[in-house]
Amino acid sequence: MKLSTHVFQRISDQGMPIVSVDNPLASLELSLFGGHVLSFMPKKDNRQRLWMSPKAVMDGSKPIRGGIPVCWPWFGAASDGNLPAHGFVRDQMWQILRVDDDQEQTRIQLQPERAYLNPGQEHLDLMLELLIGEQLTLNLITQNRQAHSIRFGGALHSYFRVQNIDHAEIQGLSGAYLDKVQDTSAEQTPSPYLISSETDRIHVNAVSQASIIEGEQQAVTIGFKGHDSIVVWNPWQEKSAQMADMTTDGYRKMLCIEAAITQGIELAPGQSHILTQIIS
Ligand SMILES: O=P(O)(O)OC[C@H]1O[C@H](O)[C@H](O)[C@@H](O)[C@@H]1O
Repeated sequence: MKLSTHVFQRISDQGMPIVSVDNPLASLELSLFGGHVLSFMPKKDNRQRLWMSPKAVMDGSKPIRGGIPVCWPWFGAASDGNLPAHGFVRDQMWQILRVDDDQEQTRIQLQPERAYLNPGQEHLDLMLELLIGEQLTLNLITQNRQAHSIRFGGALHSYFRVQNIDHAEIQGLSGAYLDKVQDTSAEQTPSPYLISSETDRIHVNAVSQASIIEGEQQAVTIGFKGHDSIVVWNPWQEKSAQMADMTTDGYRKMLCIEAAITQGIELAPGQSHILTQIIS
């Protein structure tokens, strides 16, 4: 089904609606399950920026491992242990609100079927806007139309593709981070920043740009806005082997760098907030 000049929607072999964008500047795939970007390739270099696990479950029975999961209205484990980690929009269906193309980019706006802070509470307005051109901009927009303040968190949990994790260096991060592998102890960002073991870090110095460098090549540059932290995650060998949707050596080809709200943001009535990630 054609949604615009450059945008088509199809049903995958596993019954999931997939939206494909192919415009003069880039191609992208989006699963409406999770409002989840699966791939992004700018045409200036035809290099895939995102990593997708070969064992990702794509039938809608669990969140997809790879691409850009949307975590909302919290990041990480829920305070109520009965609720899922990373909130409940990455495993529900989203609907397209609007699609349009212009010379510079294709714009897609979508919303989850249900958005609330906790089951049983009032519905909130959440929208994901994708601007697909030479770079990919994701705007996750939370709007508070309630008469009272709300507090929420979340993340754009991007999995970036690397050639070889041993040679991938993160540039642009600095200052302290909380190490989730070591009881959230506060540590200093290393320089050079290389990954050689299980890594799960909340960088509280919320800089506005970071890059992954591989040799001479800038593998990806990521811009951030509206975040309070940047999360860096690689499960490494042992943890990957325990995860049903990772291959044993999958960790060697990926690195998550996430625009995150880990401390929580308070939104007064009538206010809205935009969490932005720009991938180039
Ligand atoms: O397995 P998931 O629920 O998708 O979470 C994957 C990872 O996400 C984030 O990066 C967290 O900091 C990690 O602690 C978590 O393991």
